Amino acid sequence: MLEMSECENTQTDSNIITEEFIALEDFSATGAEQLSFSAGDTLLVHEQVCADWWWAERSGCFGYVPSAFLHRRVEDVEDAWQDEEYFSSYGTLKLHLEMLSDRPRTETYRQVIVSNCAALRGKVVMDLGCGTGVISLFCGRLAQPAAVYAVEASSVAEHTEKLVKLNRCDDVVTVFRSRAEDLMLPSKVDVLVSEWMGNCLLVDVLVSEWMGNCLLFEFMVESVLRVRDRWLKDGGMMWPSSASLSLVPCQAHADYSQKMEFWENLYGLDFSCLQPVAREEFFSKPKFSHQLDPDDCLSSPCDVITLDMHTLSVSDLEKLRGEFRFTIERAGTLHGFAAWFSTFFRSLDEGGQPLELNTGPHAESTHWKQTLFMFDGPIGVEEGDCVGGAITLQRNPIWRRHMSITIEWRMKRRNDTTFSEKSSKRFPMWR
Ligand SMILES: N=C(N)NC/C=C/[C@H]1O[C@@H](n2cnc3c(N)ncnc32)[C@H](O)[C@@H]1O
Repeated sequence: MLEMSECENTQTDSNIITEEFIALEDFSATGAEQLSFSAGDTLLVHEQVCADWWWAERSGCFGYVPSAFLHRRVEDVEDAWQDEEYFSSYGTLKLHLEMLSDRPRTETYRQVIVSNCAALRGKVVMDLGCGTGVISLFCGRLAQPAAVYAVEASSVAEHTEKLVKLNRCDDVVTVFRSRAEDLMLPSKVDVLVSEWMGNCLLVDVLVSEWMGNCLLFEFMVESVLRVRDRWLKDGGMMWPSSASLSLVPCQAHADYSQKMEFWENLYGLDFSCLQPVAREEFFSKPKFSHQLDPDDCLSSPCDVITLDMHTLSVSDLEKLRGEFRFTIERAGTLHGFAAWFSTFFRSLDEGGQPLELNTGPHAESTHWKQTLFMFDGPIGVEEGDCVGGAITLQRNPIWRRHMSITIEWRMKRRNDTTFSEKSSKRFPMWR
């Protein structure tokens, strides 16, 4: 990043304005003339002194701020939710086929309905983001609810109508083609069931054919919470009832070898000057759908973030942080961390057993697999070493389906008494 001194020699770039910007990320000032701020803060920019540094004000304090951390106010950004391309991606069968083909995922929801079928009798259920309506059909065929509201915003809802009739559920299941947040319903519901989870719990990554195979991100959980607050009866049940993000320090020799070591000796030639480029291109963002081999786990995993879906608020989603402390259980190479999620479904019956969908490396593989966060360089570790730190999921204040994940860690060798300096790496998803 440009230093202040270089900036002052380029007065010609100066541009006097008075415009509000939103901070995308936290910034800590490294000099008295700089102004610190947090993600989501509104800054009043008075002068774009040069391309990289602007003179700004926040709550009466003035200072230089890095322009890269700022974005025009959200109302200037058309369609911060990118709903059109998002819902269009669900208008075709491709993504529904992928989700329905995921047996552990779909079978878990079927089991939830079966094991609660007695308690569901006479209840009103909403299936939020029902897609082809498979969960609603489970309710209609395997239990006797009073009514099921199958809510789906994309054009796949036309097919859902037919599937409900074909499976003789149209006396119980009603399909609403609408964004769930915009719904007007005849009554509140006893149960709000939804399958909203993503690769890193909150954000699902989907390849949008509609957008020419570019990556799109979901952030469906906000819709689930808003609909809960408006339509779930007091004491009603959320399925999933809770969700947790798990993390484990891991090896990834294949990825490191194929993406980094690969350049060292290519047909007798030295391509190693490309390694910094490869690091930026392949290791600066999370690797989704990574199949983590259980033998590559260097420690027992731990739940770093747990969400109680009955009490979680939308504002909680802006920034979620979880701490961790791993003891390395076997010598190896620490290439980074792997993450996945589990969801839990409380029983409607008092004292009934909860059901769990675990997408970790020790469970049956799902379409999400795991997510790999690669460090810039591998770290040799021994049994008894300790890795402590924190993971932060920071939502993008502008692009509401995007977030960044920052992992901070320190090492303590088994014979040392103190931890190393803190290392930190931010993985944007996507802006
Ligand atoms: N990624 C995972 N796990 N599940 C994706 C599940 C996504 C399905 O839910 C629908 N959906 C998402 N958000 C809403 C909403 N606010 N209102 C109505 N329907 C919605 C999408 O169109 C997909 O069909």
